[in-house]
Amino acid sequence: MDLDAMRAEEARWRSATAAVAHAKEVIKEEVSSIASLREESGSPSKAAPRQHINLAMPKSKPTVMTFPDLLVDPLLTTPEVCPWPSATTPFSFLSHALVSLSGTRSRILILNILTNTLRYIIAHDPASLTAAVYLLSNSLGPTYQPNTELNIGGSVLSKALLSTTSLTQAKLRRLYQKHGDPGDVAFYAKTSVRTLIPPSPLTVQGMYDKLLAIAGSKGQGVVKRKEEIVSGLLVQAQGEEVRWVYRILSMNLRVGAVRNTLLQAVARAFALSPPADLVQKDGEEDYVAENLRSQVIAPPEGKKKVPVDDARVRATEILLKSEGTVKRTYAQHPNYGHIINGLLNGRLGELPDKVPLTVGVPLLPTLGSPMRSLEEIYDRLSGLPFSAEMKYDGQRAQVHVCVIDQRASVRVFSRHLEDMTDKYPDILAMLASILARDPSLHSFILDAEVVALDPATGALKTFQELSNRARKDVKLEDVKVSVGLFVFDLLYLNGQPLLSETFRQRRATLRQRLPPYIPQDVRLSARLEWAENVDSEDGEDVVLEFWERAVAGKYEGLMIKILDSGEVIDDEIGKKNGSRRKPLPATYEPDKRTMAWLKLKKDYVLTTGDSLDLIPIGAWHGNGRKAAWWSPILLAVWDENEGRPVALCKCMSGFTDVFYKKLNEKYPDGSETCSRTPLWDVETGGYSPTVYFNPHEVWEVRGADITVSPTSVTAKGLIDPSRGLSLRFPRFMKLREDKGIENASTPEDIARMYRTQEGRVGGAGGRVEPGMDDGELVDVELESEAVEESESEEDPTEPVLASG
Ligand SMILES: Nc1ncnc2c1ncn2[C@@H]1O[C@H](COP(=O)(O)OP(=O)(O)OP(=O)(O)O)[C@@H](O)[C@H]1O
Repeated sequence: MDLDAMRAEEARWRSATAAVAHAKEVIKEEVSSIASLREESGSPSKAAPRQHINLAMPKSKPTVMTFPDLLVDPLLTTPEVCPWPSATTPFSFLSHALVSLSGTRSRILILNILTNTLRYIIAHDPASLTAAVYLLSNSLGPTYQPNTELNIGGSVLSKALLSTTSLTQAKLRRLYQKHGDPGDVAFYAKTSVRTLIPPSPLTVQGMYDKLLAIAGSKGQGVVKRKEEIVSGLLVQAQGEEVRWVYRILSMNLRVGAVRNTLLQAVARAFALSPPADLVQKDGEEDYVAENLRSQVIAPPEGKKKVPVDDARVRATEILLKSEGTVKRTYAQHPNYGHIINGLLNGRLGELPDKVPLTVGVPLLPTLGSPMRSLEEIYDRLSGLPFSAEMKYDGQRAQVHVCVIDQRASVRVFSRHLEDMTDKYPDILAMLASILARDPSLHSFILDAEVVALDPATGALKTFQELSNRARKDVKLEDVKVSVGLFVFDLLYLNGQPLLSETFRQRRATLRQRLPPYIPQDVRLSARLEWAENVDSEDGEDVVLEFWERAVAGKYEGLMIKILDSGEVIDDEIGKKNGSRRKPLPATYEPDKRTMAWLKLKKDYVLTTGDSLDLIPIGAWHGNGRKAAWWSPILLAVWDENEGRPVALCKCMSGFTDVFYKKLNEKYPDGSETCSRTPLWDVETGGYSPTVYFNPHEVWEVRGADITVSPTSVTAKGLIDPSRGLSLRFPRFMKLREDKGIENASTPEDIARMYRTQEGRVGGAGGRVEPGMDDGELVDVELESEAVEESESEEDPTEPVLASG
């Protein structure tokens, strides 16, 4: 060994010795601290209790962090005076929050835990708040931003685990067999590892930054790089942290922190724990101020329970108002980072102005309510002026355009807010021509449908044609499927948001400022047209002929939109006695399925069933010819309250062989997308599939009718107190690439369909009407192969009940 090598060896030895000494110190402190906690709690023989925060707790830095109980009512806690271990939030705090979340399904407790968690971070380390929110939401950033997908396969995770634990493949396999859940496997794998030199503690921000680094890794050697980062994280993570690090890496958090709850928690956290400098006198109405909270905390003498007194009512009012503000802001600007920045740097009430509708940030779209007949539409709109528009059968596109220094920046976003600008160079070419035609256009946001067109005649083509178009990095000269942009709304123009204007006003501006554009050659530039429409000013029946054209043409049906704000009959009771009316705004309502937009699809009227958007969550092995494939498939709705998919029905109809093969590739048995144990948070009710799928896609499905079912628990309690609803004769129509699982149909949708159907069949109790069997459903050609017809029968194992 030469001198340098000896010195290096000595230095390594010294630092290892120092680390061991340090570790001993820490353990000593830990032991004495636990002992003193036991003494304080008066129970020396028991384990240290969880440390509840009380208002009198001194502000000091403890050597050992015992994390607070996060389940308590946020009105009764004051995280600001809690001791905190370091300037940067340790990941162990987040994993403590995740453990608490995973221990409950109660929405109230989940909201409490999230609110409290965020409050501690606001109070002690606001710089880590955005990272914490993204980690809790199990995402890295808004979908429209690039590099927010981890894209790490199971093999990278397994390799990293093997390299950090020195387990053998066989041992790892045995752990998988025993525990199933990857997080649990990682946890138990890591328990066997002893480290002499303690690694630097993992922080919330550190974890998030590493995930961003993984998502941003591209090019040669990317797998190796990702593996190294994952290994690094696994080395840093200690104890319980390992489980959550691994679950986050496998994008499988399962803790019920769904978007709405998280937004509620963000709102409540800031209303209860505003950044210190923001609560000035004039801003107090936005916050649950200290004096109000102490009134809640200190119940009147002699009473044990906290009474529902004025202070609590007032505090709740403030919390609800703040939730409304944050949700409204998110709907028009869905970016947690921007919202948190706005809340840290301005009053809560000012948030919508601080984080406004912005060109380049897609807003959540307005959605339409399904109707079954023109009569129902006339009933609903009760004489209000409306416009009937063709419902184009293409892909929704939100087009953002901004010109700065004579350079146009354009983004085209999908319904699911993904950036699909690369897919449509012909739309970019068209916009360039439009901007050249009218230099007074500086910025605008359009809501529109992209539809495939015949390049020679401009005639509409079907959705299937559009889906043949390449997805990414399409070059203008390679465009094979020509398109038109059929614009139906203008949301922003030259620096001014138009959301609060009525549809009549927005449409007038659209037509005045953006006339149609028909290029010479639709292969080199898309065309722009306004959605074709007829108006009814006084409820007169002008729609029938238009509807017949929609039926005959390549449209999906009609969209009926009220032109001016007004009042409509509220519900079934109102329909009967004509008295229940409620206001209906004609403003653009981001993220709402509004009654101001009614959709009438051909399918609803011409066939027996509504179409539903369902999530495949499991499957059984096929029989006979299908023995090598998954069939039937278990489909689920998205239950917003539970924050997870809930099984609705088995589907075995409408699939082609090509589709089955692809399904096998997408969901290979024993992989990170398909497992024999329920690794993903799904409610299967009475169904017991052979395998569970990682719920991540949405299928459009049509069925005959909705029945009360003893097997399904979807919408249990909404129609029948003890039984759920199921869909009979489900038939696969197409993949909804534009929808994420949280956009799937909900239990409320199913219950609504059931009620509508009950009205239609005169209370026939969900039984199939004569002649309304699968045979009447319209076929969709998939991958130019005929759809299999033989399996349209109902699953024989599925009992059908008449409604009770
Ligand atoms: N003229 C139009 N006005 C509004 N939306 C239209 C129009 N033409 C086509 N569409 C499409 O129809 C959809 C309206 O239905 P809805 O708002 O319920 O969205 P959805 O859940 O995607 O519905 P669907 O499954 O019926 O496409 C829009 O998302 C849009 O893609």
